[in-house]
Amino acid sequence: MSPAARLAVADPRDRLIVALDLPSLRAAEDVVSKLGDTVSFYKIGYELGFAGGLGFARELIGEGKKVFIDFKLHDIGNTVARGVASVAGMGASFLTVHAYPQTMRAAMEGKGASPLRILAVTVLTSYDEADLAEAGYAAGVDETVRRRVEQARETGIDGIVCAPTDAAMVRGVLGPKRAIVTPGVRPAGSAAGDQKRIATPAAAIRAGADHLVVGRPIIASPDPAAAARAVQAEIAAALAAA
Ligand SMILES: O=c1ccn([C@@H]2O[C@H](COP(=O)(O)O)[C@@H](O)[C@H]2O)c(=O)[nH]1
Repeated sequence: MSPAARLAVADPRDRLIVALDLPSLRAAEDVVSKLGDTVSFYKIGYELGFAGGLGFARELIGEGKKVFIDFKLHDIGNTVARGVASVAGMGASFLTVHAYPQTMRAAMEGKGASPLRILAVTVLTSYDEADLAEAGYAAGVDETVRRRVEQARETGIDGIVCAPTDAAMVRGVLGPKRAIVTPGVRPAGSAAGDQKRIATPAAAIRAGADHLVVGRPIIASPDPAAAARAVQAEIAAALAAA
């Protein structure tokens, strides 16, 4: 299967998801206001989520934006299923869980008939071989990602979060109908920070990613809207060439 096989996305802006990793509602409102209509999809994780960000997520949804809740759930099945049901009730579009079979099954049960899509996180993009070994895993990154995607596929999961460097392999295992979402995306010349398995927006798209998550290269830019437009232009060019 060609790695370029990917889901149709009605609004091309939805290919870019901006991570609102910011310490306060005021900071998030400022970035969202600077991004305006350029960005249609936002990700809310621990930092903003624990600083009032869930109410802000509801506001964004009310204004017609899409929201990805990135809390990477992992708990006993009952707790995961009930937590997922609450997120489904918010009207969020994406929610992450860790790619453990029991957790993924519980999440898929918890979302019920809602349009919320459950994404399974395989191996964090800040991990390399040494980090996995330090955490006690005998298998390396490729083998661990592959195994988790196989298990995720068996649970009927809606999509996968993986590094852009894993996306072609993941697409081959997952098939064309489920979403691949890649953080660890860095426009040429931008700092990697703590990310270890990274690629440019064009390379991520060529590898088969459907949605790209970009945080610091946009939210820390002096002109976030220009930075977002540059990523969107790179995505569009890569899609046109695929
Ligand atoms: O494997 C993963 C899973 C999630 N993330 C999240 O994506 C963004 C990336 O932000 P950058 O500033 O562009 O590095 C961040 O919110 C992470 O929590 C990830 O990076 N890797």
